[in-house]
Amino acid sequence: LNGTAVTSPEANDLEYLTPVTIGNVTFHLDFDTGSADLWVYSDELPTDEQTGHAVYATTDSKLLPGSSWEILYGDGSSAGGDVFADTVVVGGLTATMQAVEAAATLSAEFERDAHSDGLLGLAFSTLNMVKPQKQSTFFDNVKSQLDLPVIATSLKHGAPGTYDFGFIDENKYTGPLTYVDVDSSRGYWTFTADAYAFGDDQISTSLTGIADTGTTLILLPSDTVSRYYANVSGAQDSPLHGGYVFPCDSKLTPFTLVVAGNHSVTVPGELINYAPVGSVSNLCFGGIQAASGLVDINIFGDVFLKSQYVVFDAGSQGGPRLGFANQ
Ligand SMILES: Cc1cc(CN)n(C)n1
Repeated sequence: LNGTAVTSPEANDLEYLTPVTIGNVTFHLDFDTGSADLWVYSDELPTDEQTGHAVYATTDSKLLPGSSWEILYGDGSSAGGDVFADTVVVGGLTATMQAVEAAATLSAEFERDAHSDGLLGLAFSTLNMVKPQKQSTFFDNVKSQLDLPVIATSLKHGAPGTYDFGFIDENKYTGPLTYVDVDSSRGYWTFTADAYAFGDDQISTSLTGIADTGTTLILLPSDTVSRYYANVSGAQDSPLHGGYVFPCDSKLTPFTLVVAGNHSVTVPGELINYAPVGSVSNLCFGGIQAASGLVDINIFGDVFLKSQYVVFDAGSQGGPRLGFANQ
């Protein structure tokens, strides 16, 4: 059995939400290939933090005795609580004994997020934050039902896309799929590009980072980012706006990763014009920004992933790998 779930972007493609049924309640979760915990807003939160969200009814649920979780994300947001076992359905696929992590505390970023009802982690289960015993991700729990141990993402700019589980949909991409090996030793979908380019300017330095559907932007070393925006007239690193901004009518340089020898994976400049900074100015915020202190790895987030059909292959032909094709 395979499955497909439709994922929809919030405003400015800030995050993509996908319906997940837990028990008999449907949650809209942020699928995150950069973490490995499935957590939901719950009745253990202060009531005001539950408002407007689907809420997990812990009093009707099967507790995992003695288990708890606490997670800190690269953007400084955090959450924690206790753990239950429940039936989780995504795109027609069912995991009967899925660890569902009920949130009892949320950081301000989540308290402010009016749309997401939690996260569904799709990184490797070694990254799961449940103690005393790590729990398996939804993907690991349904893997044996799938034709192939793969997740394929088709995230789009300002339009619904899909998560395919167990199969690769040839109708969703053009040209060849180019595969690159993944180093899963830190629990992420980590890969290395042999070189990269800003437009025609190729830089023969390798770039290692993670494919992360839960991060909005592309996050790179600050000197690399500064070099990118040197090509964009009027661009400036603005402390007021928290990163590089430029006139919204700027023509942005494409960003290319060179992988698997000589295959180019290119993000068109249009996708790097992330969003206007706000009503009065004609300034736009860049889709490539510097990684913050908390993040010690480059992150190829949604701005990057939106240009590709991406196959997260956990080992259909040996080790884990990522496949990229234009969409
Ligand atoms: C909530 C959340 C998830 C992620 C990506 N893994 N970030 C940066 N923040």
